[in-house]
Amino acid sequence: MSSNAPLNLRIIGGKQLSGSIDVRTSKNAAVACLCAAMLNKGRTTLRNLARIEEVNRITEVLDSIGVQTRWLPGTSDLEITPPAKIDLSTIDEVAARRTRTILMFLGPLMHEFDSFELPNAGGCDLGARTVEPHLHALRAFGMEVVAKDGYYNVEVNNSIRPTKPIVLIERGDTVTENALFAAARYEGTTIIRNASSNYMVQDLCFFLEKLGVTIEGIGTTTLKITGVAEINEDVEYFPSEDPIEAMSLIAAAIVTKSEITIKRVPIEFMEIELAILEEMGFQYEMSDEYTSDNGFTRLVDITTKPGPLKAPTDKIHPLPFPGLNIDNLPFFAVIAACAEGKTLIHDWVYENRAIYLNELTKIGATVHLMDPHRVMIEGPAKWRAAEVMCPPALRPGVVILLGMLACPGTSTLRNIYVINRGYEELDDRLNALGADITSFQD
Ligand SMILES: CC(=O)N[C@H]1[C@@H](OP(=O)(O)OP(=O)(O)OC[C@H]2O[C@@H](n3ccc(=O)[nH]c3=O)[C@H](O)[C@@H]2O)O[C@H](CO)[C@@H](O)[C@@H]1O
Ligand SMILES: C=C(OP(=O)(O)O)C(=O)O
Repeated sequence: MSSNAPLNLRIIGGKQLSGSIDVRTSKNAAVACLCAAMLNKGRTTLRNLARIEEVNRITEVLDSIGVQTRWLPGTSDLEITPPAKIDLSTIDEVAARRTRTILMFLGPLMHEFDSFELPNAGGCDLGARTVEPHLHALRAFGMEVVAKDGYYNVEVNNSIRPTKPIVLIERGDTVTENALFAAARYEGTTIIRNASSNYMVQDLCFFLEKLGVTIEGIGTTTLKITGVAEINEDVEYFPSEDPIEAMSLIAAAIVTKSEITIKRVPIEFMEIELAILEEMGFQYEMSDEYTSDNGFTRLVDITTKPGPLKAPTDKIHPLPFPGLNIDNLPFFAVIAACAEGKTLIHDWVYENRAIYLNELTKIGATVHLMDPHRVMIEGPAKWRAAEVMCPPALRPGVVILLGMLACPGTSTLRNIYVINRGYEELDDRLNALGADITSFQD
């Protein structure tokens, strides 16, 4: 067995789940806060960070450029200490090219260098994901980027500062974060319009406030930021729970017809998903609200109640927050496969992601790919075990895994690196609820 061989999962399906499971903190807030830690000359401690491959890639990149990262023994707390001077000449290119997060190094690094180069972004294969909105936003801070031969060549003219509100050309999450990084170390005030108010952006704002940055409008689409030229603080921050993991666990309960309690669900970011599920007949109990360790995000515990589902009347489609989260959309495919009737799922956002949902046909779902953005799913599925190659995209990969939990017999999901990119010990944690998943290498 070679440690470089792809990791696979063997799933013995058809088992009901029971018990309770905590939602862990989000991948997307983790990577935003990791990048933000580069703005701080002091020591940042990110508490209860998701221990996932995406975080590992970023810590590899950070370590390679002289930013020290250290897991505090016996915890999931990560300490990050930047050096006096970052050294990009030693950057771990292999790690950098495996993630899209490298794009979010642009904002922090523009405060350190007048010119630099970064390897191009990688990550899930979801079709073209433009970087132009990032470049448009950062141009207001004097950044010019030329993409050439696999690198972004970056020039920064510090005399250029935003003279009017920055209007983002897309309400993207990471572009909003890059604009926040740029504004955080600019002593003047920056206004960002058409900002994303999604969960990871809110987490980043709360963290930047801890660093001394003033931000008005958190949770809205207009952010007013007053930065500080130098940040040198020893701070700790607790990123909040992952609404996408919460949705994944609800889908796990639905496909296995199980009653489980999902604790620490960030309810503000799940309300529309739950409203649609209710329309489909999903029943659940919800606890009183309590507060995440970040001091802001509202959490609840949800207990799922198994019962019949029917297809919703209207198509299901995502929108920027407060719409249905684009990363939660794929889970509706496996849920729709459990419901009576036809459900239309429309992923207008990603060029490729809906296509991967077609893989559900291999385990017995009826999925019609109508065009690259729309799938029609006809339920209820007659689940059957199969061997499937994991799609090269995180959420569709998990969707197939969850479908396999419903398939009587033994299924195999091959090459699941993408799942580990965004989920921590998902197999073990589902096993603790009664699933039967074994990981193996060939
Ligand atoms: C690390 C992180 O936080 N990643 C999230 C972030 O990625 P990220 O911010 O990188 O998302 P992208 O910039 O790739 O946007 C996703 C796609 O949507 C398109 N688009 C986006 C916004 C918009 O208003 N109009 C539009 O057309 C983009 O062109 C792109 O094709 O946001 C995505 C969309 O919520 C999520 O799937 C990712 O999990
Ligand atoms: C698409 C996703 O993330 P990323 O931006 O890291 O590819 C995701 O989380 O599903």
